[in-house]
Amino acid sequence: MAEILVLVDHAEGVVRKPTLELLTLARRLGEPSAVFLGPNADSATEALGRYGAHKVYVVDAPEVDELLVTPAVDALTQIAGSTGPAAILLPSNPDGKETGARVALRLESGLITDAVDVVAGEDGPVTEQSAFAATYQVTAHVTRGIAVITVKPNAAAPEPAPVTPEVEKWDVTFGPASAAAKVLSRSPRERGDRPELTEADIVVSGGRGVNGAENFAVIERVADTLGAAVGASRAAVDAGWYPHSHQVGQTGTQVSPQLYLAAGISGAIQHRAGMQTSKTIVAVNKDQDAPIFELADYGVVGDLFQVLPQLVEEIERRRS
Ligand SMILES: Cc1cc2nc3c(=O)[nH]c(=O)nc-3n(C[C@H](O)[C@H](O)[C@H](O)COP(=O)(O)OP(=O)(O)OC[C@H]3O[C@@H](n4cnc5c(N)ncnc54)[C@H](O)[C@@H]3O)c2cc1C
Repeated sequence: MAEILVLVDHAEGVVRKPTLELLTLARRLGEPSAVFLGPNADSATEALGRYGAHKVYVVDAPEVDELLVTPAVDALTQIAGSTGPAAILLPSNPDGKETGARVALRLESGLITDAVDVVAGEDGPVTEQSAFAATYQVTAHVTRGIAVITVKPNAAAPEPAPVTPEVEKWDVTFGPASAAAKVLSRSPRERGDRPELTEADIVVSGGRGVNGAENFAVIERVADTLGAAVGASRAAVDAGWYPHSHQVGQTGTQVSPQLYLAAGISGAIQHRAGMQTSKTIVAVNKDQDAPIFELADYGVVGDLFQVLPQLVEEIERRRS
């Protein structure tokens, strides 16, 4: 069976959910092999095996922490050059996309970014992408070399398929160009108990209609009831009502959750660019002509300060 390489996204050995999604998708295409960079591979191997990684290639070298994406590029290029996989899957985050682009260039292969689905086709993996504010669905496949594909988080629900992985340590040669920029320090971003915006199954976002920093408590209340991450439009973050790190959109974070709830957001093209691939979109807006309703699967025309508390009340009533 064809080998599919999956670059592991992890934090000190704790495998992030998008990697489990990639392993699930990789099983549709062939036999997944995970590529793990850094220390603590032991703690990750069990999780990777649980989601079907038959092999775990471990690259544990100081360069992995000291340099930017180039160690991942060197590792994937050298492993792929030696094992000849049918495809390489990476997470569609900034590092994943940069790594994928550099790997594709070095392997003289085609690259597809921001896939929201991947299936097996006659001539290799076939991807779906969403373009131009979800007005176009693009079906594509790579016609040259090893298919290098970055996949958006939440493209698939992670499904376990337990195996015991074979662990193979790799000595990667890092070229002089790899060391052109060095990381001097890293400090984790402060975050609360809510899930990461990019990984969350549900995102609840507020816009200018929230009308003040103190009113974002209404959005947070819905988010906490649903176990969701909180997002915001640029208008809301520019007004200083919510941190910039929560901005969803073209110049913010791109999200693709199972459920996206937009409250008091008009649906400008730049906002849509960051959430159009969400599986189900719900909009609450008091203007029935707001463009967000063109994109929404479900829409409530109403004042968010009346609608959202009722939503919370109803969810809690049904749970109890
Ligand atoms: C280069 C560039 C990049 C950009 N990048 C981004 C980006 O990444 N993300 C982003 O979001 N924007 C981005 N923008 C800005 C974008 O064009 C819009 O200005 C912005 O998205 C508007 O935010 P909004 O929908 O919250 O505000 P508005 O467009 O002002 O909409 C507010 C909405 O709230 C509704 N409303 C008001 N009160 C209530 C209430 N009580 N209950 C219910 N509904 C109510 C109104 O009917 C209205 O539809 C970018 C713009 C440019 C030029």
